[in-house]
Amino acid sequence: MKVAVIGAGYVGSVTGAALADAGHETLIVDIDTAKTDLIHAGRSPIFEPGLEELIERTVRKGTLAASASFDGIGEAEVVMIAVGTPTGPSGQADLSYVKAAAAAIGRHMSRQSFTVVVNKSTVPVGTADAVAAIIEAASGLRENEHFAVASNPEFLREGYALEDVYFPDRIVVGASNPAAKAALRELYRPLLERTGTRLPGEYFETDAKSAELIKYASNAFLSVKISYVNEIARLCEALGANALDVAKGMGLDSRIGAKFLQISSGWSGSCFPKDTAELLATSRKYGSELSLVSAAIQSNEAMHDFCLDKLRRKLKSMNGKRIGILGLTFKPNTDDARQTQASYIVARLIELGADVAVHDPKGAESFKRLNGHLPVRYCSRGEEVAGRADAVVLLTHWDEYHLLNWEEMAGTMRRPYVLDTRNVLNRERLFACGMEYEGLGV
Ligand SMILES: NC(=O)c1ccc[n+]([C@@H]2O[C@H](COP(=O)([O-])OP(=O)(O)OC[C@H]3O[C@@H](n4cnc5c(N)ncnc54)[C@H](O)[C@@H]3O)[C@@H](O)[C@H]2O)c1
Ligand SMILES: O=c1ccn([C@@H]2O[C@H](COP(=O)(O)OP(=O)(O)O[C@H]3O[C@H](CO)[C@@H](O)[C@H](O)[C@H]3O)[C@@H](O)[C@H]2O)c(=O)[nH]1
Repeated sequence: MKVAVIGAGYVGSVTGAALADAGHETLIVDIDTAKTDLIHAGRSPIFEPGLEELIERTVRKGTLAASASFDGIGEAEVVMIAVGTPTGPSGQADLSYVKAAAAAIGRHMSRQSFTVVVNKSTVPVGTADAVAAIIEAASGLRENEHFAVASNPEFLREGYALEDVYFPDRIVVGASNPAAKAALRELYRPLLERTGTRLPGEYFETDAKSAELIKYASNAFLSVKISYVNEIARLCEALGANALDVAKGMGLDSRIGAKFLQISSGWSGSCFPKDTAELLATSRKYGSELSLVSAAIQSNEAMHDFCLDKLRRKLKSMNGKRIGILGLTFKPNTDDARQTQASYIVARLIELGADVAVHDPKGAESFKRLNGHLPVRYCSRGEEVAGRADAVVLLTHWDEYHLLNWEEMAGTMRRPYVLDTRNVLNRERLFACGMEYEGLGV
């Protein structure tokens, strides 16, 4: 099939490359020429394990192309929208990028053949209808006669994006138009055949509104789950119980499941904060407030503060203290530092008078771009954040932090103390290096 993907970000570049790998003739369009130039040269515009190899291979094979122009989308049978939907001023999603993309699609869409436009971006309920109206206005064409709009939310996790796209738990398609349903089945057929996924089962068809809500309801559910286990961790500290054992014991029940019970300084990143805010704002707008989601958001903010309080209790005052931060991204294996907990924690430390040094294997550039106003020292080696520090705080559990020279770090610190907000470091090894160690909930 001929496919166009609008947006070359974390979702668009992965989706485009995977569809090209499945044999579809795929064109990725982005207004950011730096990204399309990289793809054109067989390089990845983002850091995502395995993506650069996939882009290189599919560009060489000739199934993947990229352009900053919408001209090429006229030939596409399926056009996917994968642009950003950040948080707007009221908490609701800012749909300006989606609307601009829809208008551009309308101006360039084929007038001869039927086009299926697919919302892959995370968008509020009703957006498929809004996109159809914009396309009609921009093209003069009629929905269901010349084109149809479907919802096909994306569930990939950064850092595991290729695994999630090749072996998805589910593919959700929201469409009422039979031609749109048929086109999406055909689009996913090669991927499903390759992975052995059978229809219907994991390939779930519903109406567009329900599909749009499945995405938000899923992200909010996972946020609630993490907030809950983080609250249990706080209670464990008060009671003297071991939160790691409590979480493990809970997760052994298959109805609860072990996934998303990892204690942390709070969930963050480019999806959960904006998607919980949007769902909450929508629920309030419709007089059906999701109080659990509201509580999870508040609880998550309290979790960031719980980590800061722990540090303050240890160091008495933060004023004049040197703090080393390990990890600026919201999780390992990504360079994405959007809405990361590190930006809140680092900003608060600076407000409290601390001097902060930071390190991240992949996310320092993205963090600097988004938090350029924060006066922090960027270190190229993880060990450097410990120089004359009163504490080192591990925020992101990059594998390579296990391999740091903790002995050297303990030797250079003013107070050899580590706060491990992911409970991943080997405490015996750190004790042996002369390091005082604290985790969360243990
Ligand atoms: N990042 C994730 O892990 C993830 C996972 C699932 C769903 N989503 C959702 O997918 C959507 C995209 O997220 P992302 O993280 O890939 O965003 P992103 O910011 O990484 O990428 C969006 C891209 O769209 C481009 N763009 C903006 N307006 C455009 C236009 N009019 N025409 C062409 N290109 C345009 C931008 O230049 C940018 O490169 C969001 O709705 C997000 O919630 C994201
Ligand atoms: O047990 C856990 C699991 C996750 N997190 C944190 O939660 C946040 C989100 O993690 P994760 O869900 O792995 O990352 P994302 O890449 O943001 O993926 C989520 O958001 C995407 C965008 O909508 C969806 O597509 C995915 O299905 C959904 O998992 C990160 O800060 C994690 O560190 C925890 O604190 N404890």
